[in-house]
Amino acid sequence: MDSSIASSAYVSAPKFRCFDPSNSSSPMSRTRNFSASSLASANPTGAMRASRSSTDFATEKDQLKIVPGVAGYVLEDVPHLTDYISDLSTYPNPLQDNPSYSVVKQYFVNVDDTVAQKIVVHKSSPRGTHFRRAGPRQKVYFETDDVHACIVTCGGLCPGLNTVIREIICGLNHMYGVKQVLGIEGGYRGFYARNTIPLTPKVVNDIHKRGGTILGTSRGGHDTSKIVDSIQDRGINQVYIIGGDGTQRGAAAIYEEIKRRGLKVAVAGIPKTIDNDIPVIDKSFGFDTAVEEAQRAINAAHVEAESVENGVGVVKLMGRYSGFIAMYATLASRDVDCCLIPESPFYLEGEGGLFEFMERRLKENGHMVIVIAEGAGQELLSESMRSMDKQDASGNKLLQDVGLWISQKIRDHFASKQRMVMNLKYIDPTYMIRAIPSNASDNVYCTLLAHSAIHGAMAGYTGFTVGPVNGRHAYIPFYRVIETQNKVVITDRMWARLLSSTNQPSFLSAQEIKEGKRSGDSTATLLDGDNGGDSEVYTEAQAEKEG
Ligand SMILES: Nc1ncnc2c1ncn2[C@@H]1O[C@H](COP(=O)(O)OP(=O)(O)OP(=O)(O)O)[C@@H](O)[C@H]1O
Ligand SMILES: O=P(O)(O)OC[C@H]1O[C@](O)(CO)[C@@H](O)[C@@H]1O
Ligand SMILES: [Mg+2]
Repeated sequence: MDSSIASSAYVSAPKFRCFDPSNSSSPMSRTRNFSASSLASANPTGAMRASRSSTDFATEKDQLKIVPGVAGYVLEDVPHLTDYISDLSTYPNPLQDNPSYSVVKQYFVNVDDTVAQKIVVHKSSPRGTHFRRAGPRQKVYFETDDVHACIVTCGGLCPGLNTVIREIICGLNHMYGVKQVLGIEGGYRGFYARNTIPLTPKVVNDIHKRGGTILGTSRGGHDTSKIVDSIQDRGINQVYIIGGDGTQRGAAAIYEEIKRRGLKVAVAGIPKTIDNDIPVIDKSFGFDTAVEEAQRAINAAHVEAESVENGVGVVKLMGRYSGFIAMYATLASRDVDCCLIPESPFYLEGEGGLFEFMERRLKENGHMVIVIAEGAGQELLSESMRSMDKQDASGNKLLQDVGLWISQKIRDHFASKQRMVMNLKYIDPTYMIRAIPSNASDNVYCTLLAHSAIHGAMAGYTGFTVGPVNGRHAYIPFYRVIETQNKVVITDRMWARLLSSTNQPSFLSAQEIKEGKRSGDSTATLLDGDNGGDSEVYTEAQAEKEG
């Protein structure tokens, strides 16, 4: 951080309190909209963010709602319908007459409630970025019978998709009395190329016990204008969009177009990805279920490997750009000798390489298990195989099968060493771990996500993604979840724990270790993760949890 910015970050900003437009009695001053250009003057912290990715904000064509407070407090607020529609009526939240909620001491979120993004602080550190806390507001901007909601699921499957769908429908019905909810079939293109299906609590009663999505999903087909035309023509005024990083980018574009047209339509994003590659939120729903399911594949590989001479079990798990599933499945299993992820380059031959490690480990134990994320080693594949450079319908790079490649490379290596027999078993459960229903804890998580999204939309918020930030659900502006991807930080304590549990090589070349020592970033440092990673979101939040 630039020292001049750092010092000015402590400048006491004018006392702003959050304005909660859903509580019209709120005496708070209205939040001021800042364009990216004025951000620098509004608050130094915001200036840093703007300067770091001003192009993103500029292309956002949106005003950022940055509300500075005292001691470096910054609220990165989400849009609200009243930002661009004046004289909107408000209505008492029907929850106050709901017998199930009447027992709750204070069932409405306080107008000042915000959630801190950083919770590891020092006595003089700036309070930093905060997000508006999710939950029911005293006033809502939709009358029950006026709500025409729709739900769409996009991108790859993930355990819990049906649970989120179910809980949006049941939550709208049971908490707000909303009866008109449409399912959009087949992802974004379903808005303009497929029929819709009416959804009721009866129709969705037991879908949470099934994997996949009853609405179907797809990649590609995002046509902002056609989608918003469909929303407008059908009189839809609440859109719940469940999907990963690509979907949330699509949701941001839909929100922008709705705002441009001045439509009273709340757009709520619910983040979904088996890869856990969405930043800011603690983790994606379905991730724990996927890690649990991956244990079965790893266990099978371990049983096969330890039952034969010099057995090697290879398991390929999902993780296109982020290796979280492979990392957590490895840490949970304790039977894995080597975990390879996209974030940590490795090499096969020579000193410190994978083959040298395998020969040593097989001599020591007589068997070993390797877990590899499907996105790992792609650069090595490209060197040895004609790289495809093909993309899927959404523009995501299509991966070459690293599991088959590395299995063949290992077989070839040991075949060249006549004196050492090796028996390799390859297991590829990739799609199995995402097509299953969510487990108990993910089912509860999906319920909270759905309820947070409903409360936000009913209170007139829009253009937001919902999710837990340090364990508390918050409304996060789209630009924060689409500006980067959540990745494993291999200089973090969690990765160091993995290295120390598998005792695998760091795969840093001698030169890199030497340079690391010179820059004080040595293997020893890597192992205890003292130098911390640069992904402030994941490192801070995750390191916090580890203590
Ligand atoms: N930059 C973008 N702008 C608009 N729409 C997008 C963008 N990127 C992706 N989409 C659309 O979002 C939908 C889902 O995107 P994608 O296939 O990348 O999956 P995802 O949402 O990232 O989920 P996952 O990563 O879990 O598979 C697709 O219909 C795609 O057309
Ligand atoms: O669903 P598809 O198109 O086969 O894509 C598979 C990809 O989707 C994901 O499951 C989620 O992005 C990745 O882990 C995986 O690489
Ligand atoms: Mg994605």
